[in-house]
Formats: sequence, C-alpha cells, structure tokens
Amino acid sequence: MAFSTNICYACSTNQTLTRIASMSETKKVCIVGSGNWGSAIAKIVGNNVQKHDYLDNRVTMHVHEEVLDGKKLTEIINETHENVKYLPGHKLPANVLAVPDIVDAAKDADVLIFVVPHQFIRGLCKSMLGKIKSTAVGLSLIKGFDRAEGGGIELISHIIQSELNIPVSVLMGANLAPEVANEMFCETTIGCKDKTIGNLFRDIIQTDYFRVVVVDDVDTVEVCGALKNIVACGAGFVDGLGLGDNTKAAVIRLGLMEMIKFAEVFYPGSKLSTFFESCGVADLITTCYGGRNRKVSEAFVRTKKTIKELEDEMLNGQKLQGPFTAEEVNYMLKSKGMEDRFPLFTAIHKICVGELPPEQMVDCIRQHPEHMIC
Ligand SMILES: NC(=O)C1=CN([C@@H]2O[C@H](COP(=O)(O)OP(=O)(O)OC[C@H]3O[C@@H](n4cnc5c(N)ncnc54)[C@H](O)[C@@H]3O)[C@@H](O)[C@H]2O)C=CC1
Ligand SMILES: O=C(CO)COP(=O)(O)O
Repeated sequence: MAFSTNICYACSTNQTLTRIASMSETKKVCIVGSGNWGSAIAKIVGNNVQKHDYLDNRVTMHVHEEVLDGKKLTEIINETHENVKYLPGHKLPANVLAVPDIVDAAKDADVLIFVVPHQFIRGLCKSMLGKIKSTAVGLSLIKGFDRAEGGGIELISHIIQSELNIPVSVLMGANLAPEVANEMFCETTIGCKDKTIGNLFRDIIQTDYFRVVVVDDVDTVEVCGALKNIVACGAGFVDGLGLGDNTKAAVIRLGLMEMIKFAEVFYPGSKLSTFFESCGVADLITTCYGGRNRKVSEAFVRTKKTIKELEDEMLNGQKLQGPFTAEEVNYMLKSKGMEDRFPLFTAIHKICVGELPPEQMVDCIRQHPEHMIC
C-alpha cells in the first residue's frame, strides 16, 4: 500500500457544478438519526448553522419515535431540548427540531447527515427514495458494512449513494459521543472527493474543540471506521480475561494490520497515510479503551450472557456495531476462502456467536501471518 498523502480536489462534472451553483442559496440541514452520536452531532450542527448566513437556522433531526413514561420522545426533545434517553444531561440548541416522520424531516434538506446504527439504514433509505431533493448531498457518520445484494458486503455510504442517488461523503474519527458532547478536544476525519462540498461540511461540523481534517481517500476512511469496532470487541475480550496491557496492545496492533490488509485486498488504491488520520489509529485506540463495543465484550467474558442480552441490559437502547460488522466481514471472508488471512477478525466473530470460547482468542493469533513475515 502506498504512503501517499491525501488531497482534496474539486470535481468538474456537470452534476457537481449544479450542486455547487445551488449552494448560493440558504442551505437546510437534516440529521437522520438521534442516538448517542446523532444527538452529540446535533448539538454541534445546531450551533454551527447559526454562524453562517448561507445555512438555514433550523436543523431538522429525524427521531425514531418512542414513548417514555407516556410521552413521545420527539415532544420531550422539542420541549426540553434534551434527548433524555440517548444523550441525557446535554442541552441541544433550540433550533434543532425533532421530527418523527423521516420524509417530513428530510424532504427540504440540502445536506443530509446520516447517523443511525447501520442495521437501520436500508429501511430509512427506502422511505426517503424519491422524496428528497435531487441536489442534496449526504454525509455518513455510520460505522459498519451491510450485505450487498449480489453477495459480499458493501460500505454504508455506497448503499446510501446507490439507494438515493446522491453523492455521499463520510465522517469517522476518535469521537466517543459523550466526550464530544462534553466539548472535550478531539479530531475527526471527513472523507470527501469534492473540495467545495468538503468545505461546506467543515462549516457545518468543525468547532474549536472538534477539529476536522478533510481527505480524499473516502473509502479507506469508512473502512477504518467500520473495522475498528471488530477490534474493539477483541480488546474487550482481553479485558474480560484479565490478560493485561501487553496482550491488549498486541490485539490492537494485529487488528490494525488486518485493517490495513483488508483495505489493500478489497479497496485497492487505499492510502496508508489515511490510517494515521483520526479515523485510523486514533479511533482504534479510543474505542479499544472507552467504547461500548469494548465494554459489552468485557462483560460477555465475565458474565457468560449473550451479546444481545448484554446490549439490552447495559446500553439502554443504544446499539453495538462490532459484532454485526464482524459477522458481515466473516460472511465475505468465508465465501472467498480468506478467513486464515484475517485470523483476529475471524476469531472475534466466532467468539461473538458462541462458536469459540474467548479463552481461545489468543491461540488463534499466536501464528498470525504478521509473525511469518521476514
Ligand atoms: N456513540 C458513539 O460514541 C459513536 C457512534 N458512531 C456511529 O454512529 C452510528 C449511530 O450511533 P449512535 O448515534 O450512537 O446510535 P445509538 O447506538 O445510540 O442507537 C440508538 C438509536 O437507534 C435508533 N433506532 C432504534 N431502532 C430503530 C429503527 N428501527 N429504525 C431507526 N432507528 C432506530 C434509536 O431511536 C436511537 O436513535 C453508528 O454507526 C455508530 O457506530 C460513531 C462515532 C461515535
Ligand atoms: O465509534 C466510536 C468512537 O469513535 C464509538 O465506539 P463504540 O460504538 O464502541 O462506543
């Protein structure tokens, strides 16, 4: 894999020129999703749109409706400006409007920010098809893969792009939502091939505590965001087994090497430098120490309950992406006879589904291909 640096460039297709031309009007932003990360990002976006005259002051946020103590979550959010279920203790700006109907939320938007657990994205796209602006641009914050219709797996941004026929960029980084909501300094990576659209996203997302780097290696940014959640499960198993910091570091390093190998094999042209952006090593580290996938995987070893039981018990409606992603990646590796080239990803999947005891994870990586390279 080449260690070339990332660049941003403006694309000059007619379609892009139309989009850029239409950017002279006031742009409306819609956030599709309102979970832990969706709400943290709504706080940033709600504040940022007020700083730019070309952005509409009102931000719609699609909320998958639920009832809490007899009251609708959308009503609670619109009255109290707090997502009491998914980001309690943080006020959202009053210009963020919670909307239960996806079409009502998205139909007038020029910028659609997708931030739902990846298992729900196809259903949402189906509801939005033909009901959004044809000139809209998308930004996906969703970490994961889904099964491709003809076999294999697909990046979430590619699914959104092909279902809705709009260009979709990605944002991934070392961004644990509660810390971002607390305005603790961090970085993020936007993968976007078009400089003008990249600058638009920077205006919407960047703050003095949430620093944005825009790169053009879009697929690699997203591959990093998806795969690090698998490694985080491995880090959680190490913690549950009490194996110590050296073993955890080995799992993180071998995980990184499998992430790089995966990008090399399945996304040729990926740049090694992208792994050194926030979406790469930094996100891998933060998730392996502070994330939900790590936490639930540690409990999985200690309690012997299933991942699903623990997700329900420990996360209050928030969703894990790691075990699903491990399953989807394994589905593809198995079908291509490539499981032995990715022994850590394979072991983590087998542990998650109960095919391998967690105690055997280390045995699966003792003879890792990385240890055979001269
Ligand atoms: N939470 C975090 O720290 C970060 C999360 N991410 C990624 O962002 C994406 C979204 O994560 P979160 O906002 O944390 O979500 P979450 O894990 O808090 O999930 C809960 C959300 O899913 C919604 N939901 C439940 N059932 C649904 C359905 N049938 N249809 C549509 N929505 C439904 C809930 O209403 C709620 O908004 C994920 O891909 C995650 O990996 C990325 C960076 C940080
Ligand atoms: O992606 C994340 C941080 O960047 C959040 O990871 P978890 O889903 O494991 O909490």
